[in-house]
Amino acid sequence: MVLNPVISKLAGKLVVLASASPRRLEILSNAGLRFEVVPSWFKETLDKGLFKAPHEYAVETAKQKALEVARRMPFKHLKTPDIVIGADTIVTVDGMILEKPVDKEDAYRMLSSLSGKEHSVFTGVAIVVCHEKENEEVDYQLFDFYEETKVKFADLSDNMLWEYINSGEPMDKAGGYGIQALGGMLVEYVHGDFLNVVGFPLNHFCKQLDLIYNRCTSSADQESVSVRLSHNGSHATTIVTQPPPGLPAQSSHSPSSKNSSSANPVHKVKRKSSESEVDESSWMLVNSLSKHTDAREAEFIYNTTLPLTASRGQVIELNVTEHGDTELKKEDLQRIIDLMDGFKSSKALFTASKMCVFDLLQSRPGLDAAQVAQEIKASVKGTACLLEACVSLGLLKSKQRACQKPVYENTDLSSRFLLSDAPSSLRGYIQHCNDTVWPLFSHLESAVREGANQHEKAFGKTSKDMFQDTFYNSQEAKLRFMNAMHSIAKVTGRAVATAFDLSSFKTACDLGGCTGAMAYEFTKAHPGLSVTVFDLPAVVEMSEHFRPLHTDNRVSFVAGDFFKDELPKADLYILARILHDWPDEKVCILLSKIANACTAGCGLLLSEIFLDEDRRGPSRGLLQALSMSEGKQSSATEYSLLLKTHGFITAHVRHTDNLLDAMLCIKA
Ligand SMILES: Cc1cn([C@@H]2O[C@H](COP(=O)(O)OP(=O)(O)OP(=O)(O)O)[C@@H](O)[C@H]2O)c(=O)[nH]c1=O
Repeated sequence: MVLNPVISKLAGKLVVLASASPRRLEILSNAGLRFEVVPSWFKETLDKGLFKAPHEYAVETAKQKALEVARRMPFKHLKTPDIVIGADTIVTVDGMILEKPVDKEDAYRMLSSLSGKEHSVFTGVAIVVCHEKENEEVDYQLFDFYEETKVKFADLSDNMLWEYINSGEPMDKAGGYGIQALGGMLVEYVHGDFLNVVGFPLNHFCKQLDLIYNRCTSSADQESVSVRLSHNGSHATTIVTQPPPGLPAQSSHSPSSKNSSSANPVHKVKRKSSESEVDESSWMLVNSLSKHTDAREAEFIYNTTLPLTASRGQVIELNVTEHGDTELKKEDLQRIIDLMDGFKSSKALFTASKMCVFDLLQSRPGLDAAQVAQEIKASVKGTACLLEACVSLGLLKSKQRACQKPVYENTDLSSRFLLSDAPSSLRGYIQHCNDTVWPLFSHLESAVREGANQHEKAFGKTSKDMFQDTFYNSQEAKLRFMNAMHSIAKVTGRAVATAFDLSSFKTACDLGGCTGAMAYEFTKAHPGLSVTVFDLPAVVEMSEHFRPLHTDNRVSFVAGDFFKDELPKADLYILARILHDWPDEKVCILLSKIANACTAGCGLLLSEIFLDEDRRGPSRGLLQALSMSEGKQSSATEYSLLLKTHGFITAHVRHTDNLLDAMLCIKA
C-alpha cells in the first residue's frame, strides 16, 4: 500500500487521544500530530473468556475507551471532538492475556511466564470520527484495527527478574515490561512493528487514516491494502451499540429477547443538559442517556467502516517543484491512465471469458497462442494480443523457454473466479456485464442527458420489453440472466449469510432468491434454519438447472410474484440485491407486504451495496447507478430510514468487504 500524507489531513481538527499512556502521547506527538489528551474512564473489565481471539478483546477495549471519551466530551468538556483515538495493548502467551500487573508478585508471575519464550503483543486501536449535526446530535463512525508483534525473551534468572521488577518499570505496562527502556535488556528479538509493542502501531494507524481520509485508489493499492490489513486484523465491523461481552444488555429497547445482540438500538445521542449525570462505564453511559432520550430521538449510528476497495481518486494533486513548476505525480498520472483504460481491461476480460480461454487453459495449461487460437476458433494474431493483455492484467501467466513461443496458463485469480465450474465462478455475471451492462454503458451520455435507462437504444426494446424478453420469451436469455444472479449470489452468499447471528430465526424466505444459491449459503451457515426461495414461476421452474448435487432439504422453492401474491410465512425475510432495482412505489408495495407478513420480532435482512453516508463511494455502487435502472442506490442510513417507515428497526449494519453489505432489521 502506498502511504499518502495523513497527519496533515488532521490539521485544524480537534483530535483527542483517549489514553493516559505517556508512550502513546509521545509516539503521536513525535509523528507531528496535534491533539488533546482526555484519558478514558472505561474500566478494562471485559470478560476475556467471551472473546474468540485475544486481539478481539484488545480491539473491543480500545473501542470502549474511545467511545466513552467521544460520548463524554460534549457533556463534560462542552465540545465535540472531530476524532477520538483509543488503544489497548495486551501481551499473550500460552493462551493467557497479560495486562498491567496489579503488584510485584503479579509482575513476577507475568515475566517468568515470558522468560525464554516468544510471545505476541497486540494493540487494538479504535478511531471514532464524530459528526456534530445542526440539532446538536452527534453521529459516530468507528474504525478499528489491531497489530500483532512477536517478541522473544531471553532465559531470565530470578535475580534478573526481581532486579527488573524492583526498578518499578513493569507496573504500568502490559505484560509487566517496557521494551523501550530497561525491559529492552530482556528481549532477544522483535518481529513486527516495535512501536506496536511500546503501545501504538503508528504505521498501521497512518494506513488506516489514509483509508479514511485519502481513500487509496490504484488497484495495486487496493489489493495490498486488503491483504495487509485483513492479515493484521483491520476493519472489524462490530456494531458499536452492542454491549461488549461482559456488559449487560439493555432490555427496554430489545425488539426480540431471543436475539440479545440486537437489543440496544441507541446510537445517535442528543445532547441535553439533564444528561450530564452519567455513569463512568461507557455502556452505562448509553443506558443512562437513553433513559433521558425520547424514544423517537433515539436512533442509530452505523458502523460505517469504509470499504477497503475505495473509489478511484477524483483529485489530482500537483507537486510544485523547486522551480515553482507544477508536475504531475507519477501515481496520479497512472490513476488517470487506469481510468481511461478501464473499459479496455473490462472488455478484454469479458472477451477472454466468453471465448472460454480460461476454461481451455485450465484443462490444457501450457498452450501457445496458435494452439489457443485453433481451439477458440480465432485468428492467431488476435488471440496472441488477447493472451498478452490478459497476462498484463494478472489473469494469465506466460512462460517462455529460449527460442520458443510463450505458453500460457491461468493465474490463481482466474482459476478462482473465471472458470465455468469454479465454486466462486463469476463467469455468469461477467457474461451479463458483457451482454447487458456494456451496451447500456455505451449509451451513457444519452442516459445522463435523459436521466433514463437506454434499453431501447441498446437493445431496440424498452426496459419492460427487455424484462419480458429476459423472463418469458427466450429460454436462453432467461438462463443467462439467472446464471449471472447465481454467480453473484454464490460469491457473496457466504459473507451475507454469516454477517449476523441468526440463531434465533428458524424459517427464512429469500424473496427473489432466483436459483437458491443464497438460500443454500444460509442453510449451510445456520444449521437450524430452513429457507423458502420465493420467485416468479418461470424462475422457479428453471432453478432446477442450478440445484446442487446434494440438495439440502432445508431449501424449498415457492413460485409467485412478490408484488402481487401472498408471501410465504417466515421469521426472517431476505431481500438481497432486490430493492436497488425498483422504483420507490414498487419498493413501498414490497416492504408493506413484508411488514404485513411479519409479527413483532421477525427479521428483515437487507443486502445491497451501501453507499457511504457522504455518497463518495464505493464506486461500485455509484457506477451501478449509472446504468439507470428504475431504482436507486442508497446508503445504510437511507435504507434504515426507509425500513423504519415500514416498522422495522435496524439492529445491525455490516460492511462485509465482499460485493454486498448487509443490514439486519427487526419488526418492532
Ligand atoms: C509491552 C509494553 C507495554 N507498554 C505500555 O503498556 C500499557 C498498556 O496498557 P493499556 O491498558 O493499553 O494502556 P494504559 O497505559 O492503561 O493507558 P490507557 O490508554 O489510558 O488505558 C501502555 O501504556 C503501553 O504504552 C510499554 O510502555 N512498553 C511495552 O513494551
